[in-house]
Amino acid sequence: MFRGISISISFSRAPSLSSPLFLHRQPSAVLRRPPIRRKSKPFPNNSTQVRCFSPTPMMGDTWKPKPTIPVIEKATKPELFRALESALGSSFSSDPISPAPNPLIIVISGPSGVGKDAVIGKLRESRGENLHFVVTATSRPMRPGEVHGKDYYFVSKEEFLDMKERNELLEYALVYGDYKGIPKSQIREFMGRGCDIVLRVDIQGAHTLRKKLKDSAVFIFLVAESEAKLVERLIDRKTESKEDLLVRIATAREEVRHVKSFDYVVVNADGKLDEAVKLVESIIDAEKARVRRKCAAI
Ligand SMILES: Nc1ncnc2c1ncn2[C@@H]1O[C@H](COP(=O)(O)OP(=O)(O)OP(=O)(O)O)[C@@H](O)[C@H]1O
Repeated sequence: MFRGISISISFSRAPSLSSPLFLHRQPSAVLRRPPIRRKSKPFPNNSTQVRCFSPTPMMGDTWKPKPTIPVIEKATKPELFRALESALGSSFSSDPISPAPNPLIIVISGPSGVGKDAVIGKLRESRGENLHFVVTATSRPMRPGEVHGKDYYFVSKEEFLDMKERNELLEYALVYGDYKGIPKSQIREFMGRGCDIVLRVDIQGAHTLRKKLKDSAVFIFLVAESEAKLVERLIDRKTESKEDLLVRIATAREEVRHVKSFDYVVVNADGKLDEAVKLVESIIDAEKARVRRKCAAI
């Protein structure tokens, strides 16, 4: 008797279709329900079978006739919709089944010359305002074509060290004799607006960020298809002195060994920038669709 009662109660509170329990609860309840033995007043149609499939309450005196579902071919969509609601005992919710994903922090790193700026530039074009590229502060001189506040915040060494003292940087490093650092304020501001955040850091920076952010950010490592292609790219860029070139290439050799600390590796092959960008976009989309979502606090 008690088993019968508990089953009928769970039926009377019919889950909405959006409930993940819906598909599992109903059939198992139907299968497990014991035969009903009643001493008095049988149901109007005298059929325990029908009552098993009815979502209306089984206890009490308020027997309601079972709602009928119209013939699909003859009913309009709204008619069917309402009949299904009535049969299940609750209206269908238009609330999103899955809440909006949290803003994501995407850390993009890789050896010098691999194409970090090129990939991020395209990503910004395609994602628009939904993605904020955190402009790094740097004490290195501006290269031809670079814009202050867009590519970097170009500051003096003294200004940079002041920012560091005031704890305004999420991460900073001395790279090839110049300071580079990520201002915290920008991340907080844009995450607050619901934007995904892209951080562009060297391997040293990625290592520090991994320690700070752990698994709350996505770490992507960009590589060229080969060492030779990376060297060609750096030569073609014509922005480094021969001494600088040597240091960057020697460092790149060492850096590719750190790929294991990243979540994803993306090959930015010669002439295939768009493919690399597409893969990065897929990674972002997949990460945002995860059931156990990342939630970074800065
Ligand atoms: N897929 C690609 N095919 C050909 N050239 C590319 C590709 N990706 C980037 N480049 C070119 O390679 C050069 C290096 O790219 P970029 O400056 O973006 O590298 P980076 O990783 O940001 O370097 P750094 O860390 O030294 O600033 C640039 O001249 C860029 O236009």
